[in-house]
Amino acid sequence: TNLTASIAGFHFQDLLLNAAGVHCETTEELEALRKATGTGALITKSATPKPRPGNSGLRYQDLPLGSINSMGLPNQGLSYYLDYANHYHDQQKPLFLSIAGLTQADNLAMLADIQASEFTGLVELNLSCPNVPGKPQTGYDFEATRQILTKAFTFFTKPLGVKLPPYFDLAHFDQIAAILNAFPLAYVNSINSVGNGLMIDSKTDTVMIAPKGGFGGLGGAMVKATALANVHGLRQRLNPTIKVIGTGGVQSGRDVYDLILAGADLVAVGTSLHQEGPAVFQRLRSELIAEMDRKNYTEVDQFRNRLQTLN
Ligand SMILES: O=C(O)c1[nH]c(=O)[nH]c(=O)c1Cl
Repeated sequence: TNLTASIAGFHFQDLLLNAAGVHCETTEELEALRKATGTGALITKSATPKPRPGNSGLRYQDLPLGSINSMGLPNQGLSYYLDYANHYHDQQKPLFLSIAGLTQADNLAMLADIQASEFTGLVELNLSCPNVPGKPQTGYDFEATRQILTKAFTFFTKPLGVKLPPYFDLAHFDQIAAILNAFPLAYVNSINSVGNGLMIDSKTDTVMIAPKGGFGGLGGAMVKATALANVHGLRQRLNPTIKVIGTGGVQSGRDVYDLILAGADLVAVGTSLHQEGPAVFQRLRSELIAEMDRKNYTEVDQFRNRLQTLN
């Protein structure tokens, strides 16, 4: 069974990787992902120029149907991840470096640092962190999105993708795709968590996490329908040269299969990785292969982006 894919000339022998932010803040976590069976790549926790402790108090909680988080961008700072990248020599698994500046200036400064560095992997510009108090998600500001990409592409020549928030209106799929199609992006990664959900602990009649009065990004099973819609809506609208990483709601091999049917080239795993650890990738890969066997598929190309409508 052939589970390969490629983005911007990088070849992936497996199509699973972690969602940025999950199990990827430290070298130890990243090395565990690199060594894990079933991963074809790995991505670092979204970096800011300087280290950040992130939000205080309980900031992640598993839920019956997924997870809620308001981490607040805790990370070791860009130079830590560039240093990991400079010592990264795994030819089998390309490295993605995620950045999430709190301002446009920070994002451009980090892109300039990466451009000037020896980094030879792919870069993911996170436009969708929902958990920094007072900072709206860039991905919901179409003009700001266009502006950062315009400025970035005046100097940045390495493979660049964007991590998008979920959209909930077909007109917004049209608008964001029209913007992204104007740039030589390697890929889009969709979706980030469904922003600013709120859940209640029935034992204590309180919220589930501490930051921002309990409002946080939702992941896991409860966001699968939104992830499928965004992956498919974007796939239908984006230039074929812009690949798609599908993220959101993956608990089983069938969920991986569904994101591929919807148009995904690679599939990222967040909540299930947080809950099961890196062993989740071997389980998901074997379940995907079993699903493909049931359909007599030996290649992902036989069903990628082949979701059928009813009419
Ligand atoms: O709170 C976070 O660190 C966070 N949490 C998310 O669910 N998505 C993001 O992009 C980020 Cl940056």
